[in-house]
Amino acid sequence: MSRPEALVHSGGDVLAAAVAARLITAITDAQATRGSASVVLTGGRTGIGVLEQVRRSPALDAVNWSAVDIFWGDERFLPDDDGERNETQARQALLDHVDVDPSRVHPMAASNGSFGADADAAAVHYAERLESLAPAGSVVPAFDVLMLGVGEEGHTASLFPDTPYVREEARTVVGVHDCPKPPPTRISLTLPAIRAASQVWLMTTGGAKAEPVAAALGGADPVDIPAAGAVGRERTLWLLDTGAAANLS
Ligand SMILES: O=C1O[C@H](COP(=O)(O)O)[C@@H](O)[C@H](O)[C@H]1O
Repeated sequence: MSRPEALVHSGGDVLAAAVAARLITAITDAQATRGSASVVLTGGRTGIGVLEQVRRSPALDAVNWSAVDIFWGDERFLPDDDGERNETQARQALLDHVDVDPSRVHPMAASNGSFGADADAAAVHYAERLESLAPAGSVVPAFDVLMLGVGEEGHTASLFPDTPYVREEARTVVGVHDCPKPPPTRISLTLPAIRAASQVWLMTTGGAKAEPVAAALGGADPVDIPAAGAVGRERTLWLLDTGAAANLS
């Protein structure tokens, strides 16, 4: 596991543009090496802002978008046309504007899909899908980059403090219930699935995130600050603006 590194940018717009450039480079590097790349998207203001910056980047076409596998770290369990779904927002920000291969875009189920209101069944299905795309000996794909946001109480993906979901050690995907942040029902990768990624990037902005950021980077217990448990195999980057970094020494 890698040691977390913090990179601080002057503001949210600069951060989003810098992460977008980093993402394009990571994808093109993976494609140069293996012919394809595997990326896990996040929702939230910063995560969607990064995708908008990717769309606006002059280097957008450096990526072969048809050779990118796209997954989500979590999803708000809502109907498929709901604008609050992380998938909907990612499609509007980027995916609808590039030449992705639909068979390589892997959204988590909606609450009006094949599993109806059963988020647990939808989570099992997503875990099976991940396993079917995993290399031998693994239960999740070889994610090149897994992006995450951070909540004011330290949640990441949809793993909230002091819940059974952040303590999960066996399953790779869980249905999450009674979330303190709406909507109450979600689907999320678990910490073991997140830790299988080569690079984990935690991205957040604003003074309201300063406390959980400092706690996570100070070595908090992931049960209290779930973002503290999000670590990549090769690299863990905390990509922050000055507000979110305000409590770092
Ligand atoms: O609800 C969610 O929020 C977090 C953080 O969002 P932000 O707007 O505070 O950046 C996000 O990481 C997660 O994917 C999303 O479902």
